[in-house]
Amino acid sequence: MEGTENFNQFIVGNLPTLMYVPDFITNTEETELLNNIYGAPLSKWKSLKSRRLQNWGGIVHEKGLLPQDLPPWLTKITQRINEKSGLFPSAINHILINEYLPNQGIMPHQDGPAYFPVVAILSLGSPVVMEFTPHSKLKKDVDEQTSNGEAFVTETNEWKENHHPFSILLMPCSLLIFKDNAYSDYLHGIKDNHMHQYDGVINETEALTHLGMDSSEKAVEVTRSGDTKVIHRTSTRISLTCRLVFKVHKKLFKF
Ligand SMILES: O=C(O)CCC(=O)C(=O)O
Ligand SMILES: [Fe+2]
Repeated sequence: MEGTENFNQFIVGNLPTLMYVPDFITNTEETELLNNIYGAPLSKWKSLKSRRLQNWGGIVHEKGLLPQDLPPWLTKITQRINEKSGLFPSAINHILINEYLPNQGIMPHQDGPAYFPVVAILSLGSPVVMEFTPHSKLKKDVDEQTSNGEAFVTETNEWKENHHPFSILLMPCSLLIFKDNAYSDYLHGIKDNHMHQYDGVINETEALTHLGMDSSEKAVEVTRSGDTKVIHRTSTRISLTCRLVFKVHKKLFKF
């Protein structure tokens, strides 16, 4: 991969715009990252109801970022994302590290308004399927009338225009980038099930043909049960959500 001009080769699906880069990092780099993440002080972890996370780069407020320097083991990755993608107008300055046990996920959501609307997610450990769902504002409305002539509008289960839910398989060491309509018109989430079905994911070929050096190890969790293609989430997944907060406050504190 040279420069940014070839980055469009990683576009998957028809919606503007999702990019899936298999083997964005090597297995050695994956191990190094995991060592650094698990080597961080326990106090760095914040426990939520259904997952743990580490926040790097500072505190994101509605009004911007109270910045903290990123450590070199993270800037090594964020600089590569900046350089290879060319999609961020300045250096990535915020990273959220999420840890998911095999029965954990993240509710469908849209990322907050403090971020520049391009997100890069690096996946480590167990593969998962990420689901994208159009916003409810994209549901078709139908005009109805009651018997006494009162008019009202109800939402249907059909989507406007060409919108529809879809999913994407995230293998370890891959990078997912999404922006444009995929960012603004869709929610993204991960189901909290041990098994994830990957029938019909938009990147099946890209995800499964680039399994890298230890493909047998990675493939072991991705199998077919009869006609259904499923991932058995047998191990922990770690993801690095890399973003840019434009508005940065003057440095008020340093750790
Ligand atoms: O873990 C992931 O892949 C997604 C995380 C995410 O959506 C977020 O941190 O906003
Ligand atoms: Fe998100």
